[in-house]
Amino acid sequence: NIKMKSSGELKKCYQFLESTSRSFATVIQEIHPKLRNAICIYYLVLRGLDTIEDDMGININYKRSLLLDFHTHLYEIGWSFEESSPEEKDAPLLMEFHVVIEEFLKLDRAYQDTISDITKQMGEGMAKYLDKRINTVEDWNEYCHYVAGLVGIGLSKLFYYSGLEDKSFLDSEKISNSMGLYLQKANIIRDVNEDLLDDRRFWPTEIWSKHVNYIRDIILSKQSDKSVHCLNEMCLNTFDHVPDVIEYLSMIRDPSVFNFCAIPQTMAIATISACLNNELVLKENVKIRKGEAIRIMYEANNFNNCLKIFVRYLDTMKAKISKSPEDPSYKLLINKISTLRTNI
Ligand SMILES: CC(C)(C)CN1C(=O)[C@@H](CC(=O)N[C@@H](CC(=O)O)C(=O)O)O[C@H](c2cccc3ccccc23)c2cc(Cl)ccc21
Repeated sequence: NIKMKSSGELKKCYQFLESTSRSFATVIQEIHPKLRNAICIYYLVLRGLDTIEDDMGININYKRSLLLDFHTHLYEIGWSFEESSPEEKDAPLLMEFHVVIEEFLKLDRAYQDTISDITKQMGEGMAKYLDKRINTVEDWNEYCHYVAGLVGIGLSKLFYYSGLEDKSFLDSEKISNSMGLYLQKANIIRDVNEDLLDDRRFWPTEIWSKHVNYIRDIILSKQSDKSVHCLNEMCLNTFDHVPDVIEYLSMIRDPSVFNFCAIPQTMAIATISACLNNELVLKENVKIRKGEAIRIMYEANNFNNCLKIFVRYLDTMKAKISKSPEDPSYKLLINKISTLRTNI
């Protein structure tokens, strides 16, 4: 039979995309046809790798080899992984991963090489951190580079190879990396309660040890002011990435690529703003309200509107921290926010 353009496997891939993240799946499906399938497959490959890294039910030595070899399975027609823990949300994706491989092997060679190279490097980084603690802020930046910064570096290559964005994206590793770090750090700050309950530690010792004696104190200690001071210092760290994020967004020419990149970044600053100085973060998963997320998705469709969104949340954060002059990071936060506000 004639291979239909959108084969059964491709439809299956978009169904998996829908089940992994509803709102973001829509944004991916609106990407320019030259890039859409590559980004969809890239997203699913990364989800597959992330599902293995997250699975606490897999023996650590077996997990290490799975992470290191994952990029080779992209070229193994028929390969799937049926040993995920049942509670892993995306276990079904790995059970039918052969569908992703089928479509991966149909992508342009430049897309395939980019996706498999990033997957290889990410697997190596994840394997390294299986038995390494995130002690220093440098470790934190390195870990986030492996799990999120590399994603951005890969995306910049895909954008260039598509012909939709220019060569400058190939020489923009630092700001591409910052795009990933900003998203990942926002997630790590927001998810601290559920991560610690799962015994996952992503907050660097270098920061929390200034405020509490044990990392669990962050969510358990009665002295919530110390935990909030720690939370605020974590938020302060993310501000270093904002200039790179703004610069990266200013370079994008294709409208669908812009939306794909701008929506997660604006969601991230909204998340950080919701977390700053908010002791609820230490007790539950603080999410931005549905209405606010919809407003951001609606507004973040051009560069000037994105700047307005960044300015709005910087002002909100300045107002929030102004109520806590006793916080050790108070001066640094006020100065950092004012500097960013002036330069935007
Ligand atoms: C870890 C992560 C931040 C890289 C995950 N990541 C993202 O967070 C998604 C957004 C997402 O998945 N949102 C989900 C949130 C959720 O599931 O919690 C939603 O439902 O809205 O966006 C990123 C992403 C999008 C656009 C540009 C990027 C540049 C650098 C790095 C990542 C970039 C992403 C792009 C690709 Cl191709 C793959 C993964 C990601």
